[in-house]
Amino acid sequence: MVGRKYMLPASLLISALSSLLGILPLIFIWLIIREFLSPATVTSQALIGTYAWWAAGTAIAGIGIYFLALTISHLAAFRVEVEMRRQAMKKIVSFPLGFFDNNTCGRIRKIIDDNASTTHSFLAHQMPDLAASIVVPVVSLVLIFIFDWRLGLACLVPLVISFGIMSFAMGTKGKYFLKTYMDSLEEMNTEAVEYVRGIPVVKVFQQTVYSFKSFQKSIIRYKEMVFNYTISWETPMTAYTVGIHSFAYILVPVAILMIGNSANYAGIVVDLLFYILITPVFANSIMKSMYIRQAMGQAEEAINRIDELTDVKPLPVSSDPKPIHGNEIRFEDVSFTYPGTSRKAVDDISFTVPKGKTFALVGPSGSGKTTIARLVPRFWDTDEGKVFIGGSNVREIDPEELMQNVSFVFQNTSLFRASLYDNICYGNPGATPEEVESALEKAQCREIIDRLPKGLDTKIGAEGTYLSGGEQQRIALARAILKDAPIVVMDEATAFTDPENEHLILEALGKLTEGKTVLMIAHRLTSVVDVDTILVIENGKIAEQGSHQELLDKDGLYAKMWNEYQRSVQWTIGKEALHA
Ligand SMILES: Nc1ncnc2c1ncn2[C@@H]1O[C@H](COP(=O)(O)OP(=O)(O)OP(=O)(O)O)[C@@H](O)[C@H]1O
Repeated sequence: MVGRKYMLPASLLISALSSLLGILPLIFIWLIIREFLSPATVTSQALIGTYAWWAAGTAIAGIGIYFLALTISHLAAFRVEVEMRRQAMKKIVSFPLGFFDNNTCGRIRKIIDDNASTTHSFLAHQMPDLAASIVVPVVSLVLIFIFDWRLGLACLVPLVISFGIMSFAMGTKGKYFLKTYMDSLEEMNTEAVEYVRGIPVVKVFQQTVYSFKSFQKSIIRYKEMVFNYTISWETPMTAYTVGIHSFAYILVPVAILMIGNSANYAGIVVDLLFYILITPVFANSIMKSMYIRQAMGQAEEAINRIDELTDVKPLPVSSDPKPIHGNEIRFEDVSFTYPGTSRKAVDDISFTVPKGKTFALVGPSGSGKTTIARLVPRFWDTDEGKVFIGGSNVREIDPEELMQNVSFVFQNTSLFRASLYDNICYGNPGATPEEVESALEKAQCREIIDRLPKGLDTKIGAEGTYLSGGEQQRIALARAILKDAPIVVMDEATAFTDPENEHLILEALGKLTEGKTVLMIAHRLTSVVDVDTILVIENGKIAEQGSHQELLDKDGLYAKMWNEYQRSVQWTIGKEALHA
C-alpha cells in the first residue's frame, strides 16, 4: 500500500489520470460520428468498431481508476481524522482545569467531532475531484481552441458570462455565509447537547420543551439564516442556469454563418458536433471546481475552529521541579482576573493555612471564594503574587506531585461510566481491597454497595444503575479518602442534599479532613463554627478573618451574615412548624 504521507498526492494523481481517461470516450464518439458523416471516404465498419471499443475501454478504465483514487483518499482521510481527534484530545488534556469552566464538554465534543468529520469528508470525497476540476477544464479548453477557435469562442461566451455571475455571487456571499453558517450550526449543536442533558430536569419540574428557549432560538436562527441565504441565490442561480444551457443559441448561428462562407460544410458540422459534446463537459468541470472551492473553504474553517478551541497555552511546567515540604497552604499577595474580564476576581490576597488546620472561605455570592480555592490546584495561574504548598510555589511543583498531594471535592462531582470499584480506585489505583473497604466504610457508602446486586462491580450509568446526587457525593468522598492526600480543598458538598444524605456526607467529610490541611468553601454558616479560621471574602478581598467568636465580637460583615443566617433558619423552622 502507498506510504501514509504519499496517500493524498497519489490519490490526486490517479484521479487526474481518471479524469483524462474520462474525456477520451467523447473524442472516440466524435471520431465515430465523423466517420459516419465524412462524404469523402467509405465508412469503415472495422474502424468504427475499434473506436467504439476504445470509447468503452477508456470509460471503464476511467471509472475503475477513479474508484482506486477514492479508496486511497478515504484511507488517508480516516487517518487524518483520527490524528486530528488524537492531537486535539492530547492538547486539551494539558489545558488548565479552568478551561473546562468556560467550555462545556458538549461544546468541546461537538467542535472536535463536527470539524474532524468535515475535514474527513473533504479529503475523502472532494480531494480526488480537485484533480479533475483542474485537469478537465484545462484539457477541454485546449481542445476547444484546437478544433476551431471561432466555434470555441462562440461556445465560451455564454459560459464566461454565467461563471462571471456565479463567481461574483460566491465571492461576495461565500466567505461571510460560511462563517455565519458554521457559527450557527455550532451554536445549535451545542444547545442540542445541553438540551438532551437537561431533559431529566425538565421532566422532574414538569416544564415544557419551550423552557429551553436558547435551543429553540438557535434552531430558529439557523433556519432563518439558511432560508435567507437560499433566497438570495434565486437571481444569480437562475441567470447561471439559463446561461450555461444556452451555449447552443450562439454556437449554432455562428456555425451556420461559417457554413455560408465555406465550401467544407461537412467539416464544420462535424466540428459543431464536437463542441456540442465537449461544452457541457467543460461547463460541469468548472462548476465542480467552484463547489470544491467552497468545500475547501469549509474544510479550512473546520481546521481553524479546532485550532481556535485548542489555541490555549498549557500551564507551564517547571524544568526544575521543587519538592513539597510540609502541608501548609500559603497565598502571598495574590490577584487574579479571568481572561476576557476586567474586574479582579481575587484582589491582593494573603493568608496561610498551617499544616493540619481548617480554614473556611465565606462571603456573598460572586465574592471570589471558588476562584481562591481553585488557584490552589492551578485551575489557572495567578496574575500577581504566588500560591505556595508545602513551601514551594505551585508553579514550580511537578503537576503530578501537586495532584497527589491535594484532594479536591466539588459540589458537582462526576462519576465515570465504569464500575464503582474503578470509580473509587481512581483516587489511588494501587490501593488494596482492604484500603478500598475502609474508604467505603469511612465515606458511609456501605448501604449503597449492599443495595446493588453486583456490589462494587456495578457499572454506573449502565442497565439503569444511577445514583442520587448525595450518593454520588459519598462515592466521590470515598475516592478522596482512598487517595489520602494531606491537603484537602473542598466546596462544601452538602448545600443541595436532603437531611439524611447531609448527615452521612458530613460524617464522610469529617473522616476525609481528619488531620489534614483543609481549605473549604462554606455555604452554610453552621459548618464554620468550629473551624480554626474563617476568611470573610468580599469583592475578591479578605474583609475579615478570625474564629467564629472573634468575628461575632467584631460585629462586622460576618456578624451581619450570621444574624441573617440565624433569622433565615428560624424562618424555615417556623414555616415547617406551621405546616406540621
Ligand atoms: N470562568 C469564569 N470566567 C469569567 N468570570 C468568572 C468565571 N468564574 C467566576 N467568574 C467571576 O469571578 C467572580 C468571582 O466568582 P467566584 O465563583 O469565585 O465567586 P464565589 O464567591 O465562589 O460565588 P458563589 O458563592 O456564588 O459560588 C464573579 O464576579 C464571577 O462572575
